[in-house]
Amino acid sequence: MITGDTVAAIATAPGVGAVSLIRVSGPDAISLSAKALRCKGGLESQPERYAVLGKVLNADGDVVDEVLATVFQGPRSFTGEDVVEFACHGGVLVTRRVLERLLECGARSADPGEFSRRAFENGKLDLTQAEAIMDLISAQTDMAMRAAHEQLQGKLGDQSEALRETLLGVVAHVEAYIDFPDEDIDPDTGAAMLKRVDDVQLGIQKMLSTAEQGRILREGVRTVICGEPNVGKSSLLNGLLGYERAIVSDIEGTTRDTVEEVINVKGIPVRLIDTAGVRESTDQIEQQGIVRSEKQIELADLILEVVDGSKPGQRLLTEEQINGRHHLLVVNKTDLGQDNVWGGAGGVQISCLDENGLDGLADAISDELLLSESTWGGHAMAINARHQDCLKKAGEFLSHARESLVLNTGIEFASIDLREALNSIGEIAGRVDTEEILGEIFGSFCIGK
Ligand SMILES: Nc1nc2c(c(=O)[nH]1)N(C=O)[C@@H](CNc1ccc(C(=O)N[C@@H](CCC(=O)O)C(=O)O)cc1)CN2
Ligand SMILES: Nc1nc2c(ncn2[C@@H]2O[C@H](COP(=O)(O)OP(=O)(O)OP(=O)(O)O)[C@@H](O)[C@H]2O)c(=O)[nH]1
Ligand SMILES: [Mg+2]
Repeated sequence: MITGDTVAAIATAPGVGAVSLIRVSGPDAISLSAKALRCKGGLESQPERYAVLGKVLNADGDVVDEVLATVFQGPRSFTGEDVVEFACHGGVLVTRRVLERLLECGARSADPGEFSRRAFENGKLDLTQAEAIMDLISAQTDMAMRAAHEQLQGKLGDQSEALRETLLGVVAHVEAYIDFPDEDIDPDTGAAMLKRVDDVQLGIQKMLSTAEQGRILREGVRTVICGEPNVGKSSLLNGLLGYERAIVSDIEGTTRDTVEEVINVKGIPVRLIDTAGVRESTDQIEQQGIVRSEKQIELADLILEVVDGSKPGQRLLTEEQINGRHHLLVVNKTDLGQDNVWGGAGGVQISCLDENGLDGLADAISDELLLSESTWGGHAMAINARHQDCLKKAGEFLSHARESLVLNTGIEFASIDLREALNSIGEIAGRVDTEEILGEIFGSFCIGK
């Protein structure tokens, strides 16, 4: 699967910052980079993992840029292959010219994610770690960052591998039992076997229970700001964000399309969704906006229902709509005084005009969702949708297998289901290898003596 060619790419965002980084990885990384670089002693005789100052020259010998170059000899590198890094001046054009020169010298432009992919294929990272790199880059809060770090350290991969190993023992036993009925294999079936299956099932369920947390850390708590027109929904979005993101006006029906932005509430990303005010409307575009609002209300993890507290009015949502959902009533415009209607309504009192009560609202959000360091900080592991999928599949296969084992009629069926469960768990870290099962069977049971 290792393609054998040498790839190069710019690793930093174009045009941002004083220095940009170009990485070259593959068997010819050092020799082709040496063609492009002039430095004391030549690149090929540089000690590994030390930066050397040099000049990238084009084919005519003209200077393209002055750079710092670092050689990482494989397998001691990020990808596990020979790697050369060029730190060049940060300009868009300068950086592109250096890359072009490396391509001229024989490198191929790397595909998206190809460095991480190579690291995976060379056993430097498992799949969960490769995914964690992406999570880390896109993390918007400290809590999300911490979870990504834990995953990058290999915690999730290790846990799934531990489950897989326990299961491997069960598979080995069951298959030995089937394949070698005449051998004297200790029929560890019964209680001990089922206990191991149950332990794995428990482990699977435990990991699955972090899926919701994982989704929230990666995507944010979907929090829809809804209400009638003009109550101050867009003002609330802007107030919580701290800048004028959405258009605010005293014209009813200002917001048409939904506007989404993420804020940080006690380390948890909260995705705020400002929506069009809901009312009877004959305006076609406004109607479309209202349909979107209603859809967002259905999809939300948390509903912020905003009302204008200074005027008599009604709630937008019925008790039935709210039932069982995370919901907060937000009474806005308290600077204008409060109408009697809202006297006993409860809710969080705010004024977007005076920026009053916004901290209290953030606290209320965090209380409503039980978002706190103590409930979240403890177990930073948080699986993603792919892991959840693999684990669910594994759990189902395992339940089937258990049934067959208990009934003691279908040990062959149990064996098939156990293997499927094993593969599904193996998919998490990206290590599925049937050769290993054979090794386990003949290794631990000493068959063939
Ligand atoms: N300049 C630079 N900075 C970077 C990266 C990079 O590729 N280049 N990284 C890219 O994501 C991250 C660091 N990740 C890295 C992970 C492993 C190795 C590495 O050389 N591993 C070797 C040696 C291990 C050791 O010395 O302990 C190995 O695993 O064998 C390098 C970078 C963030 N900063
Ligand atoms: N006095 C006062 N005015 C406010 C407050 N919050 C918002 N407003 C005003 O109320 C009007 C409507 O505000 P928006 O934020 O656009 O209301 P909206 O709910 O997004 O309205 P639509 O998008 O039309 O549904 C604007 O003139 C705001 O300046 C507040 O706390 N006090
Ligand atoms: Mg609005």
